[in-house]
Amino acid sequence: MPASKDVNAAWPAKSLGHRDRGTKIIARAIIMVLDSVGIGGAPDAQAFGDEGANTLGHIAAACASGHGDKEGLRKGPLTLPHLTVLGLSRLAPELGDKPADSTPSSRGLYGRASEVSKGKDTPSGHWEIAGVPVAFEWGYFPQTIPTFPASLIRQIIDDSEIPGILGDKHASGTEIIAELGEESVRTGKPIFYTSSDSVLQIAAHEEHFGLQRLMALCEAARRHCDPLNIGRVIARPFVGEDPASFTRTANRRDFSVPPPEPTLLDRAEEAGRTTFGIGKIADIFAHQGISRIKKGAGNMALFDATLEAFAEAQDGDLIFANFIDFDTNFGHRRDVPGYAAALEAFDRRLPELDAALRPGDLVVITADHGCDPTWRGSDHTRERVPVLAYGPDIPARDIGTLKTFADIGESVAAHLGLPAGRHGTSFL
Ligand SMILES: O=P(O)(O)O[C@H]1O[C@H](CO)[C@@H](O)[C@H]1O
Ligand SMILES: [Mn+2]
Ligand SMILES: [Mn+2]
Repeated sequence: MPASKDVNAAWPAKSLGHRDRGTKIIARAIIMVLDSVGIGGAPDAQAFGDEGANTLGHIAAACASGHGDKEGLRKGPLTLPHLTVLGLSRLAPELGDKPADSTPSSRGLYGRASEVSKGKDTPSGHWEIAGVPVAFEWGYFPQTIPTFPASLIRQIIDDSEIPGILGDKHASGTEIIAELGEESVRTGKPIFYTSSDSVLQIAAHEEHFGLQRLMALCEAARRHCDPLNIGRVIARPFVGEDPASFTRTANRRDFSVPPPEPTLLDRAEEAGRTTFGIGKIADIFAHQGISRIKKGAGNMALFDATLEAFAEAQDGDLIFANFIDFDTNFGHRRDVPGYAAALEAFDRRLPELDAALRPGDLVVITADHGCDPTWRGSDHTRERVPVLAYGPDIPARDIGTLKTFADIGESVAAHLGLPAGRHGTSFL
């Protein structure tokens, strides 16, 4: 880890936030979004049909009662020693208060945050974390078959020279490629589907249909979705030759509308800082305010990419990382053992991050919404999210319940010495 020794020597023992780059020393900040790791209790859950949903709590409870076991994968109670010592078990009592095998350098701040944005989708959650809640309503497609307006489909077909579409309904992405993948390959018609999020997803075979062709199709679809206020068009390429072998690839790409106001990332870049987007962060922010992108296929590769960015980051820089597997591979798939194993694998990597921390650094671990694998259906669930904020100079403290995810972005802004934004309040 290339630490800047002169700077370290000058550091006082206390927190170094709120300082002015150029004249004084400021350290780095890293936001890690565990995609969909909600902790229940959203005050407006009922409005979403999600009252009682609790992603982490229900996984912990299932594991404690032997329902999180899977041969060759994992067994027994959910064991997250490093997250526990950072305060997670105080936010999710179902975890129990297990002692840590190895203790991180500090305990840090712990609390929960409610979302004020109207949607329980990924862009809303991430934008609010970055200081910009979504006050407007997204466009959604109805629970009918067909779900997409005929005029929209006609415009996309005219623009992209495809012979037609399949699907045209709400669906789980893995189930719909098993159902319609062969017909899609045979006819050349891509599969269009949606969910309770503001999305138009297009699945097509990476080789038979072609990856570049799918991306061009999604760009056309993006243009035609703009007037309908649809948050994202998502390319869902897959490979394989029959329902049993069809698999989605890491070449997924999200075509998002840009955030409605400058986010924490824009503000950091404007101040001359380097901002690192890890995984799908750049896509979520429509590539705005991102200086460097690092990708990885799966949570472990994303953790590697985060550590790599951390090693490159200078004082005052910001790293924003998304860990997608929790949501895509396990939450939407309603897979409790898989989700539990992914949480345990993430937890095991935290000491590597601790080893890279320098005095003054700030790490925030949080989530963007819930996706309770014990819940009905396959969609996200409206939940509060955990907020664990720690670093070598940050003492343990209960920060209670934050009224908006935007408090996270404002805290990071304050830590990095950036001007305050319009929403949220720093908890530092
Ligand atoms: O079932 P899959 O294709 O994973 O869909 C999920 O992925 C979409 C984007 O994150 C969500 O809207 C959700 O429905
Ligand atoms: Mn998400
Ligand atoms: Mn999702």
